Amino acid sequence: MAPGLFITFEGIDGAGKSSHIAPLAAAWRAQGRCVTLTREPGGTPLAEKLRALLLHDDMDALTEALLVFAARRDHLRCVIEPALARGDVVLCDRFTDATFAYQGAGRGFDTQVLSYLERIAQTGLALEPDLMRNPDLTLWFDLAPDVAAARLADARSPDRFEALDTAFFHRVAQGYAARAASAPQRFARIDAAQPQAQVWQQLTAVLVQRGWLADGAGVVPAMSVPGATL
Ligand SMILES: Nc1ncnc2c1ncn2[C@@H]1O[C@H](COP(=O)(O)OP(=O)(O)OP(=O)(O)O)[C@@H](O)[C@H]1O
Ligand SMILES: Cc1cn([C@H]2C[C@H](O)[C@@H](COP(=O)(O)O)O2)c(=O)[nH]c1=O
Repeated sequence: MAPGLFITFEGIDGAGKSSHIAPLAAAWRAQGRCVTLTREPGGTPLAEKLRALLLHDDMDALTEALLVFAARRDHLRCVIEPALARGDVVLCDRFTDATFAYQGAGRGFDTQVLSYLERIAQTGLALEPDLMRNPDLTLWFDLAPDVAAARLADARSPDRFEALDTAFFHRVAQGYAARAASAPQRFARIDAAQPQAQVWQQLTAVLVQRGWLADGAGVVPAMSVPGATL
């Protein structure tokens, strides 16, 4: 059995993550791999309830942090770890880097506390009891906040995060850049300002280069992918 692969997609709101996840899942499935497609916050019935609170109810940064890690713990326990144990490719729209970027850099919440919560929420679930689960690869969609905002402007009514100002998203973008610099082996930066066909080429090239996806994978996704919501 091929070992499981845990791949996360990160970037500010509107960077283009969701548009590429479903086509990547299709590319892997076409090559015979089982894929688990999921998202954070969310991915389990309990975590989806916490997501609704996080996206719509007013709360302070500590409450936000506690809720995202509670949702993550349930998600790891019920979905991610079992899928990795089966040998699936797990494609997850956001994970802990989002917490460091949004609650840490964006809200200014203490990153040492986040690191502590990360350790207790992400440890003790895999076969090796001391393993703190981290992604094998993080595809970071890097895009200027004003371009992302323009892409989202007509797309949907904003949630509690999307309604925040550009200064917040500049801080979040800097938070992602700092996370990427601190773990260069794990992160692959995708230039999300490119047209979608080129974003797709860059994404698949990263995966082919690691030997995880065979060359010539899949079709370039249409600009809007029906059923791409997770
Ligand atoms: N490379 C691209 N060029 C232009 N528009 C794009 C590109 N990629 C995605 N879009 C469009 O930008 C909008 C946001 O894309 P998408 O929903 O994939 O972003 P996202 O990163 O998943 O956002 P969020 O995190 O807020 O859910 C969509 O309307 C999508 O069609
Ligand atoms: C995992 C995670 C997410 N967030 C924020 C980031 C986004 O604004 C929303 C999720 O919406 P999306 O359309 O699914 O991207 O939640 C956060 O603040 N902290 C986190 O850990």
